[in-house]
Amino acid sequence: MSKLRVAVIGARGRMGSEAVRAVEAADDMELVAAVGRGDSLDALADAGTQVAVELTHPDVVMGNLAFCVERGIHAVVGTTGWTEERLAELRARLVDSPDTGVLIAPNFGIGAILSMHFARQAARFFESVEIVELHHPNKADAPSGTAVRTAEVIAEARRAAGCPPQPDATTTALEGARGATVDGVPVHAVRLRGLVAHQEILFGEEGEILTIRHDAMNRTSFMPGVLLGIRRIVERPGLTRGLEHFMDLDG
Ligand SMILES: NC(=O)C1=CN([C@@H]2O[C@H](COP(=O)(O)OP(=O)(O)OC[C@H]3O[C@@H](n4cnc5c(N)ncnc54)[C@H](O)[C@@H]3O)[C@@H](O)[C@H]2O)C=CC1
Ligand SMILES: O=C(O)C1=N[C@H](C(=O)O)C[C@H](O)C1
Repeated sequence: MSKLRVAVIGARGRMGSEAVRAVEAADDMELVAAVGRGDSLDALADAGTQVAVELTHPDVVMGNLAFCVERGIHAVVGTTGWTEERLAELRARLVDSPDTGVLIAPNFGIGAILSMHFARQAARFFESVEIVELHHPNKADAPSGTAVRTAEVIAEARRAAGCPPQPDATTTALEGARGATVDGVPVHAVRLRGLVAHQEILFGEEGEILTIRHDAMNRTSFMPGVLLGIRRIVERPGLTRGLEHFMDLDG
């Protein structure tokens, strides 16, 4: 069987360099291009890339994906900064390239995906919910893409169950003290030397608290998810949001 021809964009970064190693070590893949800032993306097309792994920065991800989608190169995207407007723009691009697949994965960690799945299940049973995400201080964005997606998933589940907005009697606070609000869910971002990527989802009800916590201790932990995304995106045209679509979570 021929090997999947994979390129990494952002190949010299923290995640990109791990992805380069993971692809090189995978028996069913061949790393055909590894591009960094300042390199031309033409290297991807010249090398006959089938799947590009995009791990760069929210400011450049849209341009990189436009290049890939126009050329029918599937993409597995870990880069954050996704908004409804950006997703709509990408969907519109994919209409003109109907055989191409793009996976947007807010988090490649299997445990992180499970924690979001559990949060979706728990959401309707608790009056209060808040998210605390904790990351290394070199992270470009806040809040994390995972925290934003987790808040959205929780809010969707609560709306579907007819839950009212959670009460918050605060009438006076120093700006920022209650964090940012994503879809009605307060999100707090900690940036601390020594951390990698961590998240706590706190659910509260009278007399009991449920905490769902995930810790990524290193970036190698994201690589099984990256490889799964590469293997599966070639057979899934269009936009896929979340690696959970390639996992049997209820099996
Ligand atoms: N989905 C997930 O599981 C994960 C996602 N991330 C996200 O991935 C992104 C990258 O994170 P890190 O690797 O920690 O950042 P980083 O800053 O270590 O790496 C980004 C790399 O992209 C390069 N770059 C910038 N512009 C470029 C361009 N136009 N073309 C090619 N390369 C370019 C930079 O020079 C740098 O080497 C962030 O958005 C981060 O939040 C990070 C960890 C896990
Ligand atoms: O920048 C990071 O490090 C991470 N980014 C992603 C995010 O913003 O959610 C995934 C993970 O949290 C690590």
